Amino acid sequence: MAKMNFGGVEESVVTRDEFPLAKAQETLKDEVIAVIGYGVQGPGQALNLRDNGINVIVGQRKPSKSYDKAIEDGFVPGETLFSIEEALEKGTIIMYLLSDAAQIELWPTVKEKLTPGKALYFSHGFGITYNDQTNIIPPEGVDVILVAPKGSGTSLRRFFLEGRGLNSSFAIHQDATGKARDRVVALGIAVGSGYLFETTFKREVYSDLTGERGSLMGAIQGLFEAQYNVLRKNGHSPSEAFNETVEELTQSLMPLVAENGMDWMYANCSTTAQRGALDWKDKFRDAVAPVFEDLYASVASGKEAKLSIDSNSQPDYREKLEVELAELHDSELWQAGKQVRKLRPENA
Ligand SMILES: NC(=O)C1=CN([C@@H]2O[C@H](COP(=O)(O)OP(=O)(O)OC[C@H]3O[C@@H](n4cnc5c(N)ncnc54)[C@H](O)[C@@H]3O)[C@@H](O)[C@H]2O)C=CC1
Ligand SMILES: CC(=O)[C@](C)(O)C(=O)O
Ligand SMILES: [Mg+2]
Ligand SMILES: [Mg+2]
Repeated sequence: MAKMNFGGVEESVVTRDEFPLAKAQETLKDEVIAVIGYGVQGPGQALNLRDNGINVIVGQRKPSKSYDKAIEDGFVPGETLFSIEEALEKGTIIMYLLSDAAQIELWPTVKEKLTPGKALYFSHGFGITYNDQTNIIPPEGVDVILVAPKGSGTSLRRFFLEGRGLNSSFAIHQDATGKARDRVVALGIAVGSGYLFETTFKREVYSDLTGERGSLMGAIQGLFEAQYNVLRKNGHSPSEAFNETVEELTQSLMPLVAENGMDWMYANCSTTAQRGALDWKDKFRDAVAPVFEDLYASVASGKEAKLSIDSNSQPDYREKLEVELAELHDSELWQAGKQVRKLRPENA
């Protein structure tokens, strides 16, 4: 593994140069990779594996939308698409890509098929880390490994098709065969990762749950709403409030941050903006820091896991989620956004 310096801290990473696709193909040539679940990560990882020449089959319950999608994507019933039980039987590496809640429900079925020498693969540290709540305790004879793409399965696939690669973390929980490391790194490269950084199941789930509740998804919506509401209350129009809260960020400024960092984005804005941003950034940091402390504590105590398991294991959880997503969708802020997006010349 290559040692690299991240802002003064040395870490080991695996790059495609060091572990090229040909090496991944060689490592996995005798394996049957069974992707269990065809939701968001399932298709992204299964299609990238298939396009990378890896022997991959899909196990998905039917009838379901996901089963139909697997057929649309070219998986063939009885050849490369099976019931979950059949795929579990055939696979030597079981990629457990059901939703985290469904993983709990299906676990007894999966466990039964985990004969010695197989590998159990996750894309999240959830099931293993919170095993006091999930009861996911793998048998001793199997490798237990993780590759967690740091982004949506949709982006994993899109990036792959564009010749780019999403970063993933990887971890080994149990190395029963002595091959766990080669297996996990080969899988990480073969699912289309740009590069891989090492972690543990626990650190993966703690950071992931914090990130998605925090700056990636939860906090960002809260921040948008707070600013949008203040602008609206003070007489600004929806289009002005939306442009100044979201559109400029996603269209103009975040791409600059992605390209070259925050200081570079700042440097490409007016000195007026830079002065103000530098003056206000610490106030915002200090205002939200206690919320992030609460959040991390809630993740580390297992409370977030419990909330997620409790709600996602209700039979009507999808319907309820859809109602909440519809509320977001129908809010003035995101309706203003819909109108603004239509006005982008490339969408006209
Ligand atoms: N959504 C994403 O892009 C990311 C997900 N992950 C992780 O990847 C794993 C898979 O997540 P997603 O792809 O989001 O899952 P998902 O919510 O899209 O569901 C995956 C599959 O589970 C099946 N399923 C749900 N309930 C079931 C049940 N009771 N019995 C049988 N099958 C059932 C669905 O049919 C679907 O095919 C999770 O561990 C998640 O945390 C990690 C990184 C990003
Ligand atoms: C896309 C991703 O990595 C998330 C936000 O952590 C998730 O979907 O769980
Ligand atoms: Mg997540
Ligand atoms: Mg994540």
